[in-house]
Amino acid sequence: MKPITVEDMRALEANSDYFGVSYGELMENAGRKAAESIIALFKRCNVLVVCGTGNNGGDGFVTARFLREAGYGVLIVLLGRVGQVKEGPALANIEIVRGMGIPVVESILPEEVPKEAFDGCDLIVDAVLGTGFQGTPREPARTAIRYMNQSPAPRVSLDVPSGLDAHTGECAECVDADLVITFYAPKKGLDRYKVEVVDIGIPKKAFTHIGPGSMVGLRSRGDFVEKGGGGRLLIIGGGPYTGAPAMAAMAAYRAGAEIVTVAAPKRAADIIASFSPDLIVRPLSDEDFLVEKDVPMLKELISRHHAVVIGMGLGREPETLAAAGRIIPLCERAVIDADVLQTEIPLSGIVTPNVHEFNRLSGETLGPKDTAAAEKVRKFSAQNKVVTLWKGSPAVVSDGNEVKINSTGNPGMAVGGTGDVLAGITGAFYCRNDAFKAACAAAFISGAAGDMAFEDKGYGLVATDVIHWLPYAVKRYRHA
Ligand SMILES: NC(=O)C1=CN([C@@H]2O[C@H](COP(=O)(O)OP(=O)(O)OC[C@H]3O[C@@H](n4cnc5c(N)ncnc54)[C@H](O)[C@@H]3O)[C@@H](O)[C@H]2O)[C@@H](O)CC1
Ligand SMILES: [K+]
Repeated sequence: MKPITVEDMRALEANSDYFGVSYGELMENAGRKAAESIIALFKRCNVLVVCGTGNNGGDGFVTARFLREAGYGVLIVLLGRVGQVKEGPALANIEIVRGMGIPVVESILPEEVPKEAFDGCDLIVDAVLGTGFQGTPREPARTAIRYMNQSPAPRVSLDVPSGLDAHTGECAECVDADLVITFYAPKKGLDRYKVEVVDIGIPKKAFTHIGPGSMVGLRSRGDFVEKGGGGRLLIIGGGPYTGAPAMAAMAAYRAGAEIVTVAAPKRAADIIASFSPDLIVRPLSDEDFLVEKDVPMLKELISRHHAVVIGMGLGREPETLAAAGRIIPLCERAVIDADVLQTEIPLSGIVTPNVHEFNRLSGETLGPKDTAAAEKVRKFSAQNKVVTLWKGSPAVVSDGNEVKINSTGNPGMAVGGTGDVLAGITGAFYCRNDAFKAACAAAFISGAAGDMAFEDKGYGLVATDVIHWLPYAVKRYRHA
């Protein structure tokens, strides 16, 4: 079984919580399953449960509860004070454990770790460090790991042997576990151990639908120190229309892009620049729409940005489409939207068609709520080697292999401009993330902002309201 990354695990847990199986229930399931496995393997005896102050420790408290209820003698060594235990289910569980009368020995300093408890027990449950650990263990965890390894008692580690860095699979000093009971799927580095994988009840929807897990590990402004590190996005749009590229640009900023440049035909550029002082606008030639002679200047601009969004407001003049056809292959990362989603245009990167545009491109006849959409969108993405963000209700994202259905958004968003907003967000995320991740996160956060706008303004919401709510949605879910 292929190991799951720490980030993917965190994403699944965030989705699980969002779709109805809470973090607390996952921990309850993890601890109960671990206790059941232990009970099946070891007859009643005296168990030392060594716990950290994070959620791995929380799993340990739950395991301790079930072992105690099954008649085992249980002592908990907590590497820290009760007041340091992570808020949420871990803290709730240590309170329950104490209420049950299970003794808890608090150790902050290495010399406070009671060696005799390690040497005198029949079984050790290691719940010190899990997937939240990185690097090398600090005290008192280090001493506890040594004592566990020096003890004659068998060692059962929860999720990973403490000290194993599940991000890298490396281990400088870690518990020499006789058995690892790992949750949902094996983590990196467990191939050296005897492992039992237990199910913790993550609901099916956490896999099939896009939830806040899409925001886990998303890289954007705030993750980089250097100027422009948060993402430089170029928007090529405007001509017959001016609002659409401006909206995409503002949305990109609000989603976390650091620098957004709008390149538009001269007349449109002047109008776009007047919308907001936040916008950087680069005028193209004097023509009223994008033309082929704009390509050299755009080529230079493209080379100075991480990603490009092209399409909104460009119109469908044959010369514009011919220029777009030359521009797209110059982009390493393109989000192709709106007017340029035409069969003669070479597709790459991410395409963001609405239902009508998708049908035009693919020859399909999907309706906006079509249940066949997932498979059709997957097939189209595989054939064209693109990531497709299909703007039906619900939205569907596929890279030709995986397909995910979005869980946010509302009928109030069926208003002009929300597509431009979504394309801008997608571009912002694409600057620093892979195409599928960017498209999933964009679909989710655009819908989440739209849901906040809908709560505020109901069917009176307009696309700029979605932009207004974007930073709040990003803030709420970014570290989901
Ligand atoms: N998030 C969830 O919903 C679930 C998490 N689960 C458990 O939670 C674990 C992850 O929990 P957390 O993210 O809270 O992290 P962990 O509990 O794995 O680790 C965090 C703790 O380790 C300490 N720590 C970090 N680096 C250290 C170092 N170098 N030296 C010494 N101590 C260090 C931190 O101070 C913190 O107390 C998983 O491995 C799993 O066991 C399970 O309960 C299932 C559900
Ligand atoms: K552990």
